Order: sequence, then C-alpha cells, then structure tokens
Amino acid sequence: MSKYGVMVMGPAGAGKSTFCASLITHLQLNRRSAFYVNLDPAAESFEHTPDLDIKDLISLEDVMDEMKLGPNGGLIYCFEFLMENLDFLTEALDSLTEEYLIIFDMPGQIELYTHIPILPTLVKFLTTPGALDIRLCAAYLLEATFVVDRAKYFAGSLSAMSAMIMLEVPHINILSKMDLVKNQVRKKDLKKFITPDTSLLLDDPADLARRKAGEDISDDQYADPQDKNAMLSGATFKRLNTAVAQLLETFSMVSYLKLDSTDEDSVGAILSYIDDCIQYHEAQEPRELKDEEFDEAEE
Ligand SMILES: Nc1nc2c(ncn2[C@@H]2O[C@H](COP(=O)(O)OP(=O)(O)OP(=O)(O)O)[C@@H](O)[C@H]2O)c(=O)[nH]1
Ligand SMILES: [Mg+2]
Repeated sequence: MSKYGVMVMGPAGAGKSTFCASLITHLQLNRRSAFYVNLDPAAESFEHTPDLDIKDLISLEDVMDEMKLGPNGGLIYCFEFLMENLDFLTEALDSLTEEYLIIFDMPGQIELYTHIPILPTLVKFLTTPGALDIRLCAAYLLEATFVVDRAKYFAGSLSAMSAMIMLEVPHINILSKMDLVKNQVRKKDLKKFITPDTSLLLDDPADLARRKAGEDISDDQYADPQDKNAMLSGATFKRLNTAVAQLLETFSMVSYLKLDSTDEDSVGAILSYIDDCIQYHEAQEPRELKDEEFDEAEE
C-alpha cells in the first residue's frame, strides 16, 4: 500500500513551518488526515503539535553541547544520527494508510539541499517500493521578497534547481509570502519571476541603488588584478549573475507557484498541485459519509 507525502524544504525563514501549519489546517477543514513530521531538530514552537518530532530522537542543543559543534555542524550530526536510526521513522510511518498526507517540515540550512548527500539517501529510503513506499513530492520554498534583489532571486532559484536535480522526486517550487510583494511588483514583471527571465537583470532595483550610491565599478577600474579576484563586484558580479540567469533559462526547469500562507485559497491551490504530483486522488477509496457529514451534504 502506497503512502503519500510532501517534503517542505527551502532556505532559513522561507516560511516552511508556516506553510506546513496552513496546509494541516486546510486538510483538517476538508476532512483529510495529515501526519506532521518535524525534522528540524532546532524547531521549538509549532502551531500544530508534530505527530513525530526528530527532537524525540536527538536534540540540536544536546549535540552542540556534547559534541562542541556549531548549529550547522550540529544539524548535519543530527541527520547522520537519524540515518543510523531509521527505525524511528519506520515505526511511526509504517502503519499509516493512503488516506494520510505525511508532511515533512525540514530545517533551513541550505547546505542540506545543495552538496551533502544525506537528503537524497533519506528520500530514497522514504520512497523505496516495498519499504515505506511513500509517494513523495518535494516543495521548495523561496521568499518572494527576494524579487527586490534580483541576484538573490537567481541564487535562490539555482539552489532550488540543485535540490530538484539531487532528489529525483516530483518537485514544485513555491514563491512564498506573496502578500508582502503584492503591491511592489507589477503583474507584468511578476511573470518574469514565475519563470526566471534573464531580462530581469536589466532593470534590477538593487543594482540601480548600488549605482546611485557610487558602488558600481567597471572591470577596467580595478588597479590591482588580485583585488579584482577578491572583490566580486561591479561588472564581474553582473556577468556572473547573467551567466546564472542564462543557465536557469536554458534548462528551463525552475518555475514557481505563488503562495500566501495566510490565504486559504492560495494554500488550497498549492495542495492541488501536490495532490497531482503524487496522484493522491487516484488511490483514494470512495468512502461512506459519516452521519453528521451526510446531514451537512443534504443541507
Ligand atoms: N507575510 C507573511 N509572512 C509569512 C508567511 N509565511 C511565513 N511568514 C513569516 O516568516 C517568518 C518565518 O516563517 P517560518 O514558517 O518560521 O519559516 P521557516 O522556513 O520554517 O524557518 P526555519 O525553520 O527557521 O528555516 C515568520 O515570522 C512567519 O510569520 C506568509 O505567507 N506571509
Ligand atoms: Mg521552520
């Protein structure tokens, strides 16, 4: 029997836990079952109490104290420990039926999504047929506020693409906190953010601000070529950004869905994409309405 899940990923503060909470509320309102798994060993407060919490296996605070590690090293240690204790996941998830949407709330350390092979191994474990056999969709969140700094937006999109290539599961990218940029970006421009467009770099407000402040230095203004290597700014920075933007455009693998976690319809729309990705509805048995649901449907 297949299980269904979504792994909510993305950089620190992108709105992952808020989205998980809104998603659970939305599922509950629609009489669907959610199973909330917190895999962030540093997370402290939750809107919905996790059904399974990595902190019951290992806490980042203890690891940092005992192993004398910083927060990032500590997080990697916690994940390595989880990989050695996968029973922790199997025991909790094995008995879940296909009715459930299992929601994994991930930490925000970006190295987890880019160059450390722990996550691909974890995803393989969760999805292997015959074992947990979870049909998993990755949801990668990037803050919409990045649209005011185009370089950050393209760098974020590159990390989204890296996660997508590394994990090899159905993947959706999400621009979160759309409510914060609604009045800042014209609709026409927003389209260019939904599918990364190189022309965004031509009228980058952050770049204009830099130029105004006199920080824009062209390549030939560097007196010392060694300085030029050390200070990636001015024309070199622009060329790098253009190259990254062109790379994204060429592969055309990244495009975004818009999310405002405070808006129920927006959360519902994202859930439909997730359901499609994992073909959730195809597996559901038609179920009989309970008496009170029947009464409501009659009204
Ligand atoms: N305006 C607005 N704020 C949001 C939205 N989603 C999240 N936030 C805020 O963004 C901040 C970070 O949100 P979290 O959900 O904790 O982000 P996270 O990605 O889980 O953060 P880490 O787990 O620390 O990586 C909080 O102050 C949220 O209230 C949104 O859709 N709109
Ligand atoms: Mg979080």
